[in-house]
Amino acid sequence: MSVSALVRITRPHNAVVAGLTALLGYLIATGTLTSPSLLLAVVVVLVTAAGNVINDVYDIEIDRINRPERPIPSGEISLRGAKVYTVALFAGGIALAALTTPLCLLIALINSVILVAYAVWLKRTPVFGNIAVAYLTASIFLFGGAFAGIEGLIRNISLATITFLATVAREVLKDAEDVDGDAAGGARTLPMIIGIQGTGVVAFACACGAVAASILPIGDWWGLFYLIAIGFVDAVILFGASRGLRCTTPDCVRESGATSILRAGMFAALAVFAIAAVM
Ligand SMILES: CC(C)=CCC/C(C)=C/CC/C(C)=C/CC/C(C)=C/COC[C@H](O)COP(=O)(O)O
Ligand SMILES: CC(C)=CCC/C(C)=C/CC/C(C)=C/CC/C(C)=C/COP(=O)(O)OP(=O)(O)O
Ligand SMILES: [Mg+2]
Repeated sequence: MSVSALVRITRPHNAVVAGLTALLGYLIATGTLTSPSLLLAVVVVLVTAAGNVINDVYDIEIDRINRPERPIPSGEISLRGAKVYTVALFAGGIALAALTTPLCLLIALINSVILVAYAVWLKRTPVFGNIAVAYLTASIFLFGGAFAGIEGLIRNISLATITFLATVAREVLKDAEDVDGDAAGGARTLPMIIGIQGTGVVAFACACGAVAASILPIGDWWGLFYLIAIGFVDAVILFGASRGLRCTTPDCVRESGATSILRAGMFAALAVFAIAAVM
C-alpha cells in the first residue's frame, strides 16, 4: 500500500477543490477570510476524501469494468485497508468539524451519512444518487456560509441552487456514459429508465435552470464583471449540456465530451465567483 495510492484513492483534485470551495462559500457570505475559517477547508478535504474512498470500496465490481486502474481494483490498496482508511478520514473530518460551529458540524455529520448511503446504496438507485451528489456539491457553499451563522448559510442558498442544478446535469450524463458498467454492477440509473436521449434532455433542462439562476439578480455582490464573466461560463455550460442532446448511446455521450465541458464550465464558474466576491 503506497503513499501514492493512498493519495490517489482520495481523488485529491476534487477533495482540494471542494475544500477551497468551502472557503469561497465563507468569503462570499462574509466578504472576508479569517484564520479560523481555514479549518473549513480541512474538514471538507477530509470528508470528501473519505467519501471518495468509500465510494471505491463499494464500487469495486463497477470499477473493475469502468475504472480498472483505480487503487482497489488494481490491487494497490486492499478492501480492508480502504475501509480502515475511510473510518480514519471521516473521524478526522468530523472531529475537526466539532471545532467549527454547531451548524457546520451538523452539515458535516449529515454529509458524512449521505456519502456512506451514496456508496452503499443511493448511487445504485435512479435519480436519488444524482440528487445526493448534487446536494453534497451544493452543500459546500452552505457549509462555508454556515461558519458565519444561519445568515451566512441563507446568503449562499442561491449559489447552492446553481451548483445543485449544474451538478445534476453532469451526474446524469456521467451515468449515461457508465450505463454498461453500472448495469453489470446491479445499479439502476436514470438512463436505464428513460434512455440515453431522455437523459440528455434532463441534463440540458437542469443546465438551463442553473444558467437562469446564475443570472437572476439575487446576490447583491453580483456586479458588472460577474454578469459578463458568468455569461461566458453559462455559454460553455449550455454548450456542454447540448452536446448530450443528440446522443442515443454511451459511446456517443463519451465522445461528445459533454461531461468534460460541463466540468470545465463548473470550475470556471468557481473562478468567476471567487473574483466577483473579492472585487
Ligand atoms: C450555471 C453555472 C454558473 C453553474 C456553475 C455551478 C458551480 C459553481 C459548480 C461548481 C461545482 C464544483 C466544481 C464544486 C467544487 C467541489 C467539487 C470538487 C465537486 C466534485 O465534483 C467536481 C468534479 O466534477 C469531479 O470530477 P469527476 O471526478 O470527474 O466527477
Ligand atoms: C461540506 C462537507 C462537510 C463535505 C463535502 C461533501 C462532499 C463530498 C462534496 C463534494 C461532492 C463529491 C465529491 C461527492 C463525492 C461522491 C462521489 C465519490 C461521487 C462519484 O461517485 P461515482 O458515481 O461512483 O462516480 P465515479 O465513477 O467517479 O466513481
Ligand atoms: Mg465510483
